[in-house]
Amino acid sequence: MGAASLQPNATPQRLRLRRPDDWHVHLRDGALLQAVAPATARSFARAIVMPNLSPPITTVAAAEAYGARIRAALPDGSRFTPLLTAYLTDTIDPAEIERGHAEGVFTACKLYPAHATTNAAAGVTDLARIEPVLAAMERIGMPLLIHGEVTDAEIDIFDREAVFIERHLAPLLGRHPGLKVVLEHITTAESVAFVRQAGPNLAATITPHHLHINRNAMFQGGLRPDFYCLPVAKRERHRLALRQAATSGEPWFFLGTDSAPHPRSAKESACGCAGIYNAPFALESYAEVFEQEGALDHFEAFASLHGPAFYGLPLNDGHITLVREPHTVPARLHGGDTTLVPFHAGQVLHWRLAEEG
Ligand SMILES: NC(=O)N[C@@H](CC(=O)O)C(=O)O
Ligand SMILES: [Zn+2]
Ligand SMILES: [Zn+2]
Repeated sequence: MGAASLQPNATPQRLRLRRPDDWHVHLRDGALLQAVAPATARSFARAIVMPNLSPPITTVAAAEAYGARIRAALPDGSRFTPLLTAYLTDTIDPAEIERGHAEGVFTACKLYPAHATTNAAAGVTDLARIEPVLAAMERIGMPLLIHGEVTDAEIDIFDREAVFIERHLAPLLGRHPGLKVVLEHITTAESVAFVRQAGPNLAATITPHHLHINRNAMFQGGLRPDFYCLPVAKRERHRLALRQAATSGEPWFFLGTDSAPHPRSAKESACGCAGIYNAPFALESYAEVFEQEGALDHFEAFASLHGPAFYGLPLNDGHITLVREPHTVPARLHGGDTTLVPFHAGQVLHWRLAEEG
């Protein structure tokens, strides 16, 4: 027997996986788009790009123009494909959504409850108002992506996701059993349980940060705006439930970074913006979790297989390689005049994405 028998579960030093996708990302616009698009394009073949620009993406023409700006921000030779989304408002025209889907411009629609998060002021005030759009989406098989938090000021911020499920999501699924729904960036054990008991038309994305931090991170030694995002991180028991779900191999949980860059000046402010910029080391961050959970054998399914299967899109060609090679994440990143603080700033991560291979 060789040395291998002494370490039956020794960590592999290389991981080869089918090229992954990011099923929830904010690429922004203008100078910030230029600064952040290359990071997502480096790791991911495709990404579902959020439409919460100012003004939001509500028309086919606006989405086409945004898609062109994203492609112009990519490094030469990049094969990255942005998958665009429509921002639902109370007055959105169902015909515009259907046309955008038929023309391959809109992959999905995004539901922000009005005022729930960054640039959500134009979001939906009452689901009843978008009933015709939801019926059309159900008919044509177009996924609905949801920021699942109630905005009722009476509800404690740590309970807003769980209350959204009870008050809005469960009834919505009852009214539209054929509608494909993704509950985005889930943060609670209740959401994990709800997704598990729902049918195959409900899935959830899980971010790297919600797998690494609990709510204490925001208050460790002082107020830490870099760990503030929405939905806000919850108690440790929720983080543990999310880690178990992400690494379980169950097909209704898949990768969505919710990388949400804000300039450092907008984070370090008396009223700091919600959002964590994780795109530069997102894959490495997830790999760390799968290794710690002893579930590296489920990583490819979470990162590269479950998302396309749910969306009904082809798997990517080609592969990426992660090598086990500790490195320290930079404390700051600079893109033009913008300074961004990446998730894991100053920390050591143990996996590194190898260049094309
Ligand atoms: N996640 C965040 O904290 N912020 C996102 C919006 C969102 O995904 O809710 C943003 O656009 O900044
Ligand atoms: Zn959101
Ligand atoms: Zn988001």
